Amino acid sequence: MTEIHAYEGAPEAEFRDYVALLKPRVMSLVVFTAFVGLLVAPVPVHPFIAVCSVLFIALGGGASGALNMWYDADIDAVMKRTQSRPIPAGRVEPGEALAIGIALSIIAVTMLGLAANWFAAAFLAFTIFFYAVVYTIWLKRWTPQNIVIGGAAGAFPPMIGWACATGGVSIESLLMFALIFFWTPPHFWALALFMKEDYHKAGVPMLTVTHGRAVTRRHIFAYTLVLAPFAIWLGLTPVGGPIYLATAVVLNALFIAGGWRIMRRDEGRAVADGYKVEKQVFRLSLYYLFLHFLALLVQHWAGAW
Ligand code: HEM
Ligand SMILES: CC(C)=CCC/C(C)=C/CC/C(C)=C/COP(=O)(O)OP(=O)(O)O
Repeated sequence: MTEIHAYEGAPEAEFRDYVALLKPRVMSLVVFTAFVGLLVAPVPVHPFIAVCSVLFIALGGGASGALNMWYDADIDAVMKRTQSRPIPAGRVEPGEALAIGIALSIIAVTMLGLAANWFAAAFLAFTIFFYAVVYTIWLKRWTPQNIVIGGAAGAFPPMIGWACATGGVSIESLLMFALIFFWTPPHFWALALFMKEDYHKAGVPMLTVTHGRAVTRRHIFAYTLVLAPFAIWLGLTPVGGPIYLATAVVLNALFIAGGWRIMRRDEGRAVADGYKVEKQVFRLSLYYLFLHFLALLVQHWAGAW
């Protein structure tokens, strides 16, 4: 069957294509931050409610990924990195992705409201809207500040987790937001430095395309500097403690050093060595965020301040 369809130019969707539509790899870190936000909150949550809440946040994140892939199919078809995604590869119909995205969003928000509370559910709905509409439909194709403002969507999940437990917002949850918000630009721009041609071809106004690599390099370093105080400040709040603080100090020193190396790099050298440093810093960015939230979790179990 599959072969016949492939022969006709319309390959059949497999289960893994529907999974890919939900951007599972990126969402794993998003969901982990939500999980930590929920767990370190000062209000204990019944384990069953906690598991359900994280599951529905994950579902909402996945749904927003499907909506993003639906709208971005034209861009994804042009970029090498994204060409083999289910819609540009012709394995999933755009309308099908849109329907899945809307249906899963409604299910996720409703179920989170029933399982946790309606404030958290409304927050999840807003986050899906922010990623799918504000970032994907509006900002991404319009301004090089797209990922700075749009990055807020990726920074909300720990606040949603915290809201599931407490029904509200606090300085700790705002600082978790700030940690991801100011981390997103260096995370993404490090990647954009070695993927610039893709965005150029697709006509996406990423900073590397509109302002060039030198400006992007300076922006990366500046954001690592802005980020560090928020990471440390979080360690001084009631969810912090020596384990988290020690982790934050080491990781921020490494990240600032990475940003500095990126800023000081000569473009010719970078091309010659295949953007080695930029790739290292992108990888470091993933460890940076994961380890900050892991440290919060360990600190919680070890006893916070
Ligand atoms: C507007 C904000 C963001 C932009 C533009 C962005 C962009 C990207 C891009 C283009 C990749 C390349 C690899 C891929 O396609 O999988 C990537 C990878 C990744 N991002 Fe982000 N990102 C953003 C925010 C976030 C957030 C908030 C998280 C998690 C909290 C995150 C976690 C990850 C992870 C885990 C990967 C590696 C995925 C893999 O293993 O392939 N990103 N990001
Ligand atoms: C709970 C919930 C609703 C979470 C949403 C979290 C969120 C907004 C994560 C950002 C993830 C992400 C891959 C952005 C990539 O930008 P892109 O879409 O431009 O990247 P691409 O080029 O890989 O498609």
